[in-house]
Order: sequence, then structure tokens, then C-alpha cells
Amino acid sequence: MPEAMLEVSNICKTFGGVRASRNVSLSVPDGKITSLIGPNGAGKTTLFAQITGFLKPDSGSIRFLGEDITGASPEEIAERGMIRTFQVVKPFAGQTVRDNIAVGAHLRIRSRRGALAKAEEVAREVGLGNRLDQDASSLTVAGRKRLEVARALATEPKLILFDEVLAGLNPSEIRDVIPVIRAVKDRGITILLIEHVMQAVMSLSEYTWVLNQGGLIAEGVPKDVVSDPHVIEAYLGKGMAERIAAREKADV
Ligand SMILES: Nc1ncnc2c1ncn2[C@@H]1O[C@H](COP(=O)(O)OP(=O)(O)OP(=O)(O)O)[C@@H](O)[C@H]1O
Repeated sequence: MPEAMLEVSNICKTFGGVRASRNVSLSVPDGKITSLIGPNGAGKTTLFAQITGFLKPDSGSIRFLGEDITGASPEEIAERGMIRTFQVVKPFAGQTVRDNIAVGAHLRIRSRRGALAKAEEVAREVGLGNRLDQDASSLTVAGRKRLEVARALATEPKLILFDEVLAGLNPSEIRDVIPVIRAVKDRGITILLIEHVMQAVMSLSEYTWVLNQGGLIAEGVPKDVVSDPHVIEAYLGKGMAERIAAREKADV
């Protein structure tokens, strides 16, 4: 079998007494949208931070495109073609949408003119083509999410790790942004999402991993994973899976 695009093997990370990653291993396949879910504090963002070089794992290894990148810097990892987005999008205030996106483009394009042209191209792809001259800090939450996607795209990545790109959006904004994510995949870019919006997990991702208290507790296609008793208990508390099953039986 060919090696997966991203191979995370036995990652461990402890903060004081908190085991944020407990022996986590996962293989992200090329060309698909996959996802990472789990209750608050499960260790999802910490795992993303280690994969993309913002935190160093205590042990374990990370391979991207067949090469060991464990301990490499975020810049080096971005140059290799892997970029993450952040939960809270902070645009550079006082700068236009065009300038904000050009920051991402400068990873590969030295000239200012080239970076601005690239920014315009990706802005159009994410639906910000008519906002290029606007101050980025005046964008709505949904606009900032699009900006975050555009900044990532401008680095010409092979793999994007989206950290809750739909958080804070209302249902109609979510419906607008989901096709933007799908379009990124259709360009041939692989995506790993951290997502709390289950509608998005179910409709976008082909495979999902579930983290709880730093460790993986389930994985598989989303529709199977969400009915897994271990997953229901992790989200809703002990005993809930049994109670739900009993209620369903009573309803039949
Ligand atoms: N820099 C840090 N120092 C100390 N503890 C940390 C640090 N970063 C994360 N943690 C702890 O590690 C655990 C995992 O946190 P993490 O943010 O990765 O969870 P998460 O699954 O992304 O949560 P959420 O869905 O709420 O964003 C939590 O207990 C958190 O308090």
C-alpha cells in the first residue's frame, strides 16, 4: 500500500499533569476530506499544532509526503505544502483583504506584484473578489473565515488543516462556506478538518477520527462513528449510550 500523505505515529504530549496527546496515530489519505472530532479539551488543536510544527511532540513521529517532519518549524512545513488555519481569525487590521491574503502568497512568490495577483486569484475562489480593497478587520465573521481559507490557499498547499473553520457561523453562513471547502478539495488539495458542526462533518468528510482526553477512541466513516457508544458517551456522559438505545427500543 502506498504511504499516506500524512502519517502521525504514536504522538504523545503532556502539559504539566494534562496528557493532551496519548499515543495518537493516524494516516491521512491523499485527495480526500477527513476530519477530527471530539469534545472540548479532547486535544484536537494540540494535535494540529504538533503536526504543523507549532508544538514539538514529547515523543512519536510525523511524516509528510514520505519525509520525517517531526520537530520542523511551521515555516518549513508550510514550504513543504502543509498549512493550518486558526480557530480565531485575526486579520492584520488596517490592511486590505488583498494585502492580508498576499501575506500567504509571499511564502512562494517574492515580488509584491506577483503576491497581490495571487491574492486576487484566490480571493475570487473563496467569494471575496468584490472585497479586495476593504479593510480586513471590517469583514463579518463569515468573511473572516473566507479570508482564512484564502490565506491558506495563497501558500499553494497540498494539505490544509482547518481548525473549526465553521465555528461562530449561523446555519445559512455554514451552508455558504461548505461549498467553498468542497471547492478547495476539488482543486486537488487534501483537507483535514477539526469540526464541531456535525452537519459539516457528515456531509464533507469521508473518514473521521474521534479524540477524547488526548486519545483516539474511534475512527471510521462519520455515519458509523456518531452512533458508536464510546463516542456518544464521550460527548454526552457515561450511561447515555445505553439510555439512548433503551429509548430507541421502547419507541419501536
Ligand atoms: N499550552 C498549554 N498549556 C497547558 N495546557 C494546555 C495547553 N494547550 C492545551 N492544553 C490543555 O490540553 C488539553 C487539550 O486542549 P486542546 O485545546 O488541544 O483541545 P481541543 O480538543 O482542541 O478543544 P476545543 O474543542 O475546546 O478547542 C486541554 O486540557 C487543555 O487545557
